[in-house]
Amino acid sequence: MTTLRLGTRRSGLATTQSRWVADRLTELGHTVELVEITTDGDVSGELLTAIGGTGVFASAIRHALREGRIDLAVHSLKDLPTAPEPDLVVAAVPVREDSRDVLVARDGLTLGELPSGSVVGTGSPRRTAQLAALGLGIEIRPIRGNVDTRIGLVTSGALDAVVLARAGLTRLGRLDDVTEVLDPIQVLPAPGQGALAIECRADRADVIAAVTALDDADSRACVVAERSLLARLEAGCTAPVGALAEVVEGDEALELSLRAFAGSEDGRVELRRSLVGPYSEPEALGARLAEILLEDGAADLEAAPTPASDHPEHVS
Ligand SMILES: NCc1[nH]cc(CCC(=O)O)c1CC(=O)O
Repeated sequence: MTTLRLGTRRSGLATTQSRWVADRLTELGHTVELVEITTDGDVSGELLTAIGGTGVFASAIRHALREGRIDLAVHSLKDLPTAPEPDLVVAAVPVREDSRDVLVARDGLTLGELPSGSVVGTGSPRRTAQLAALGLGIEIRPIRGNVDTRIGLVTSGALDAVVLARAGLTRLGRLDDVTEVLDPIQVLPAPGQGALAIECRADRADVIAAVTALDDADSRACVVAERSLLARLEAGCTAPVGALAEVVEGDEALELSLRAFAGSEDGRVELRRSLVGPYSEPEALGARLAEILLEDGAADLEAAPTPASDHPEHVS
């Protein structure tokens, strides 16, 4: 086949992820060329909520796919809106990294060791809601910027701690900065966190065939369940959502275990529910757990009165 043009954003995380996929495809015998795409989200220093939410990262790259300037793109799955794109396909979900959130705190501190009044940075309503619900007396300050910038706020002493995705630190080789891995019992990750999505045009059977080898069935089943839950909840409420699916051994066959959180950003309301279902029906599992959350009160939760965003989680 001819050279595969892989579109990537310029950020450290995006290029690392794209290079990883390019290396895997090269191992399989393909020739890959990286093509840099600039998005509004990379150029603007404003809060993501103010410039249109998570979609800003994905949309410039999708435009390049549609125009045929690139053949495939690598996204962080958690940054992809849940709305279906009929002319595009996620041709592969590679093996997922550890999906948990981590704390990077001054002096090696854990959440429980942070004195009350400590200032913790995050721009994510999901992280804010779950941290607030722990009732630790910490102050949460909205921040944005790339991973290095956010860790720099702790190093410089501007903040006591920040919360980040462990997967991003793994990819950037910064795991040494982690002072605590947050247990999903306290902080559930974003749906899709730690997973990549390799996207191409639905009419490019050649690209789909080349990329399918990178698909990991377990990772795909888990993220489908988590995103199905998110899509159903987004249709019924605006509350921040966390979700984590895992493959577990059932009595006779493999099953999917799905845990989810929906809550208010002030920490006053915290709903946590879980459900186990067949491995082969991730979409139904996510939808059913979303219904349970909505019935149990998620439908009544209001998002904080911050600037409008179609997908507030991804302000992080
Ligand atoms: N919010 C931005 C974002 N999108 C993807 C990652 C890296 C982790 C992943 O692939 O899920 C991060 C950084 C973070 O949340 O700390």
